[in-house]
Amino acid sequence: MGGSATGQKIAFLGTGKIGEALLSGLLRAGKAPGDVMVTARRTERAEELTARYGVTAVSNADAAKLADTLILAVKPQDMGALLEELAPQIAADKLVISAAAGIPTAWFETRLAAGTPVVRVMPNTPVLVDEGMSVISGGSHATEAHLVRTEEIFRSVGKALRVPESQQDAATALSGSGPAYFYFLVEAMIDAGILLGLPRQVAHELIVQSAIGASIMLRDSGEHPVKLREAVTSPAGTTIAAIRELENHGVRAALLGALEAARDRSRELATGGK
Ligand SMILES: NC(=O)C1=CN([C@@H]2O[C@H](COP(=O)(O)OP(=O)(O)OC[C@H]3O[C@@H](n4cnc5c(N)ncnc54)[C@H](O)[C@@H]3O)[C@@H](O)[C@H]2O)C=CC1
Ligand SMILES: O=C(O)[C@@H]1CCC=N1
Repeated sequence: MGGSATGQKIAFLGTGKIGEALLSGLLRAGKAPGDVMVTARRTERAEELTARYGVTAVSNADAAKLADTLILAVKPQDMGALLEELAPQIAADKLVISAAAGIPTAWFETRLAAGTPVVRVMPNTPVLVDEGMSVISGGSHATEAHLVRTEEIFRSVGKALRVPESQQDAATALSGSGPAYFYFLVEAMIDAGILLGLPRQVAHELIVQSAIGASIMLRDSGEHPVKLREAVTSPAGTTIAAIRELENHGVRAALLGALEAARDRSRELATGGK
């Protein structure tokens, strides 16, 4: 587990939504708060994180100096400024992990001291409940040991999978952004319940539990989703009436287009651009 990462000191540079989710997961997994540092732009945010988790708030420069592993979790658009401030202070024996969408390891390598190991990771917010999906690719100076160290961190909050870096933009579209699509569907289905006259709380419970049941079946049954859907779809029944509407409205095509757009946006962020 990440918690056992043998007293290694980890710093989060940028502790927003994903940084805090990862931080809380690492602590749940047993990492000592004394081995975790955070940086924040605002003092109030630093104080909030210190009070909530017992971790140490430091400057970016001190994080670079004191931590063995630096997890960069600022927006891609802020990464240029962070690296400009920090790169000269990161010694080449540090492990730099970027959680930013789009930005390739080579982008970091050209800004950091020669030989600095960089690992690119795309996690997702279910790390908050130890069900994260993190996709990992090593840069040109990342060794097997660096990848294992990264896996230890991210496996403590869910699954981790190594992929070639050329697949990172697609992975970002699928699992990085993925939870948002499910929330969007759930939100729309709860609205449908309201349309059908159900109280919101009842609609919420019915849909959320159906989502949980369906997800666990997907994970544990080993069946293809088509098979699972067929088992719900009775001849001349209710489900096929709904599926016809989904097909009529091009929902499948919309999903293909949506994930392609997310992949393309990840590519656009490659230079930390707007
Ligand atoms: N939110 C998500 O589900 C996921 C986000 N990511 C990536 O994680 C990164 C952060 O995303 P979010 O957490 O959603 O954004 P966010 O805006 O919640 O967090 C970014 C944090 O970085 C801080 N920050 C910016 N510049 C800083 C600096 N120079 N020094 C210290 N702190 C600084 C901001 O104040 C903010 O708290 C992005 O690169 C995104 O692509 C990756 C996977 C999933
Ligand atoms: O929306 C974004 O850009 C980030 C990356 C993946 C999930 N959230």
